[in-house]
Amino acid sequence: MQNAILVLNAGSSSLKFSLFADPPDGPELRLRGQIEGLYGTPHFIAQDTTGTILDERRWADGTHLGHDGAAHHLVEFLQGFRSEYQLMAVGHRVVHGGQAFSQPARVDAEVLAKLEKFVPLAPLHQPHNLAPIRAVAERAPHLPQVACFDTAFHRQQPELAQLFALPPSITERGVRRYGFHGLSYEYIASVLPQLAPEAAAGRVVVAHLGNGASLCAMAAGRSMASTMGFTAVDGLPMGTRCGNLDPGVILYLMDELKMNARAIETLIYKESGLLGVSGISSDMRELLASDEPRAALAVDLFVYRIGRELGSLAAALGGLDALVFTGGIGEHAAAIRARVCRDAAWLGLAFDDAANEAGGPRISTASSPVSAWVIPTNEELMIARHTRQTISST
Ligand SMILES: Nc1ncnc2c1ncn2[C@@H]1O[C@H](COP(=O)(O)OP(=O)(O)O)[C@@H](O)[C@H]1O
Ligand SMILES: CC(=O)OP(=O)(O)O
Ligand SMILES: [Mg+2]
Repeated sequence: MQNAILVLNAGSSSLKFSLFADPPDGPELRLRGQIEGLYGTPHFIAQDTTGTILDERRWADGTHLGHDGAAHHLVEFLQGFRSEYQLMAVGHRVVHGGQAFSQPARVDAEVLAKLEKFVPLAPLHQPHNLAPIRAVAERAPHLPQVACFDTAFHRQQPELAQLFALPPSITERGVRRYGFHGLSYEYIASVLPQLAPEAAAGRVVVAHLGNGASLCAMAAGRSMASTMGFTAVDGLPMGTRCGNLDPGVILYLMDELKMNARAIETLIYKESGLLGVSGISSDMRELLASDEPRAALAVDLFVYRIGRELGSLAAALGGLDALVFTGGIGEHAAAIRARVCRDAAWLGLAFDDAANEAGGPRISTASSPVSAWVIPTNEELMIARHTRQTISST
């Protein structure tokens, strides 16, 4: 029987999971999977490290499985591995840890109550991050659970990068830029030294482009600035999120269109971004395959805003040594990488089209002053490492 750590990464419509064996030299992936379409057409799949499907199930269209139902199904599935693995702990991705949490934390009732307070700051994620924690606690109250925060990696950013130009009476309430995707950025920072040692020690912008999308400016592996801010709706246009928005628009929506806070929240989190501009889809695959002019407009705006934010972050770093792509779009959409890299020629990035089409890892020419890379992220491995470290130190 091997000790094992279960990692849960709950998103707004999915529950991704990984099971890591826990040998002395660090967590080793044994199986992974997800249950997606939790509120529409639930689909469960679990695979081993060779990609062999271990189990798969589809529910009828319109089935409201929800996060609780997904956690229940996952527990049932994992029962089948009871003779092989002894579950030591469950590690969770929790999107918002505010100023209170700059390190992973073992979850107890007090921690859970504090994390509840951040639900309004991450309505698309936090409720779904916390639901599986409660579900596991109910079924296995003595099983250690660790929360690993998307915000923690950015907590050491310079004060000016975190500050809004608001009176202290507001900013002292924790109204500041936090930044997200921190587990992803932490992973990239951990592997970059092996791949590009000179870049890793220098000034790097990492583009985590997925359904959620952000950029992070790093100096020697430390977060210096990022495009997401107080919440994960700020920064780039995303699958369904609007990104950077003049705050005066919110007042216009309230005063002129008589929209209340919940209606505005739905608009900016679920009805904007690639979906809102195209009117077609939040999925970059569908937009790149579409002949519709509005699909092209949504992609154009996405690429344009990345270029604007990249310039801003390069300014924050005083220059740029490397650009890294990761996340669903960053890892798989060569066309988007090509457009972003070509627009970044002014920064000294010489793009290598053939290398990009081949998937990298380097997608700039060998002589390019600024290197460009494609590096698949691994939030789950970071969570497993943090979970192992946290339970062994408490
Ligand atoms: N092969 C692909 N080509 C282009 N875009 C892709 C591809 N695969 C995934 N994507 C994009 O990545 C998004 C999912 O990003 P990902 O980072 O995996 O998820 P999340 O942001 O929910 O964590 C999809 O919505 C889609 O837009
Ligand atoms: C913070 C965030 O946007 O996460 P995701 O990319 O998983 O939606
Ligand atoms: Mg993600």
